[in-house]
Amino acid sequence: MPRPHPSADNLYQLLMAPADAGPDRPAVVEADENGVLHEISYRRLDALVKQYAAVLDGLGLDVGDPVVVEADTCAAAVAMLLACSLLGLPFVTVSPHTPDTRLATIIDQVTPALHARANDLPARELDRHAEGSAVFDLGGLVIERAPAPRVRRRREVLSTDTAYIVFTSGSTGRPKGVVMSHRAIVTFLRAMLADQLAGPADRVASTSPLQFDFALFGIGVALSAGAALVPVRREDLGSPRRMTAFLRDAKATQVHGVPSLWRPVLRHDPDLLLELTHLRSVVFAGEEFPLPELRRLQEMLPAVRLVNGYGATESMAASFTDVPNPLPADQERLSIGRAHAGAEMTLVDADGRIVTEPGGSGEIYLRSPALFTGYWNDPEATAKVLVPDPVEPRHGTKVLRTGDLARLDETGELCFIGRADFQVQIRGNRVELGEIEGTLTRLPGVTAAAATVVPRGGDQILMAAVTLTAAAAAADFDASAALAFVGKQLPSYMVPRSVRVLPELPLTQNGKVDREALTRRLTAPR
Ligand SMILES: Nc1ncnc2c1ncn2[C@@H]1O[C@H](COS(=O)(=O)NC(=O)C[C@H](N)c2cccc(Br)c2)[C@@H](O)[C@H]1O
Repeated sequence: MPRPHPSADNLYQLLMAPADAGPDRPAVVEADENGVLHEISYRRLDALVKQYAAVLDGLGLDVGDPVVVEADTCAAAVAMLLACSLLGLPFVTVSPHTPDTRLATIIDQVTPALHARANDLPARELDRHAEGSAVFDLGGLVIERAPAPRVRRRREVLSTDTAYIVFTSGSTGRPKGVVMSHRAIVTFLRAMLADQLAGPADRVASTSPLQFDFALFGIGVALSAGAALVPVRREDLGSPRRMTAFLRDAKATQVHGVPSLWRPVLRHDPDLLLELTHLRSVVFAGEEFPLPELRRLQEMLPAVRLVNGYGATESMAASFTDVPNPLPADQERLSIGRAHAGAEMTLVDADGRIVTEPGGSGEIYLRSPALFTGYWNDPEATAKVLVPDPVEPRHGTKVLRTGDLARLDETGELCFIGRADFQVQIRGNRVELGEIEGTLTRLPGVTAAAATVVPRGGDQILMAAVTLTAAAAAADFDASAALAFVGKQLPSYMVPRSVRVLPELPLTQNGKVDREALTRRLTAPR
């Protein structure tokens, strides 16, 4: 089977390089089914990668043949991803909780050569499946059904070959496969090393499902730095006590997660956070962290660096900005700063002009060597986001059109405004849902808010939901007073028709606020 040239950018080579310097250092710290912690060294992980690669090699697959990897983040799953990388087999990650329908769509789109699943997962009854199937665990990789050997057309794994394909949530219709090359992801992770996001002494806790590139980010940042990856089991995430106990016992120094990760412990038992004496930094990403909750987190973890990670799967990420400590009382939006080392964000206004004046706002275009190759088998969708450089299109250099809006502040840093498609028109006025949510979270007792538009009799009407602190939830929430408060801060067309208290906001598989589910919830008969 073809291999990468030692000088070629390859995810396996980058992540296993620390095995030479510190073979006995922990690469992965994970809990077994009884919750007992085990440390898997770089040496042992690399041996497992080679063992898996030998079995995959025997199948006669060709560079570029996709492999679906179904697992939660764990040492064996990481070994599977790296074995695929070593052989030039693009991995397509799905989590055990990915619905059958979505997995079937992914299989239809990429026609994978193999579907490898963690051995504690049942085989799914799908009406179409990958050509081959296999199960893997720390003992090895076992082929259940071998794919037909191919005539190999490739000789070597190149940096331009696909490392992985991550499917977006497809919030706007069919899920799209984001194709990332080895060169893109290795370039990005080298920028993380340059920005020293993690170091060899770190123990990086990862909490996102494997189908979300936030999980791949944790794997990449930890292993490329020679640090230890500490996957948090899904069943530990729902309970504040189990999550904090695991993070404490694993001596996690850095925790990656979406803002909703922290909601349960902040709401039910914030004092548990005081036990995280090894914690040095928290990286959050995926959506805006509601400021009341972020302030609470900062109060409980005053010595911990809180990093606002902004970016899209099409470049893995774009910027990492420290949250001011303490967060000024009058600050309403978080800065998303400047792009990471080796990348640059440019704002383009509605007329296509480059925004250079502080206070100006526009759509974020990301210039980076770490951009994705394109959407799998979808040149039209690709052409919409990989566009000619708005500063000087004649070069033909492509930049990523993010669909996000931001404002340029006095220091040249960007302040996130919201998604362009969250801009809605209410009675002909442009409404920024994020602005309504930001205003609602300033109400006493409100911990998070989400606004949405629902069609009503040919018009679009605004509706909102809020979650409250336990104390505020015990009292009666005065919705009309809340709307009056918003009416004092925002123009009348931005005041929601109703605001509803929910015990929690509905979340997507990746832990973000699920706006479609929220709209259904708010429009369902009471
Ligand atoms: N910090 C923010 N404030 C506000 N809005 C954010 C933030 N981070 C995102 N978003 C939004 O999410 C969109 C993108 O979604 S995505 O493609 O699923 N990718 C993601 O969410 C995760 C992203 N790949 C990622 C992965 C690892 C590390 C980092 Br650091 C970032 C962006 O275009 C933004 O609209």
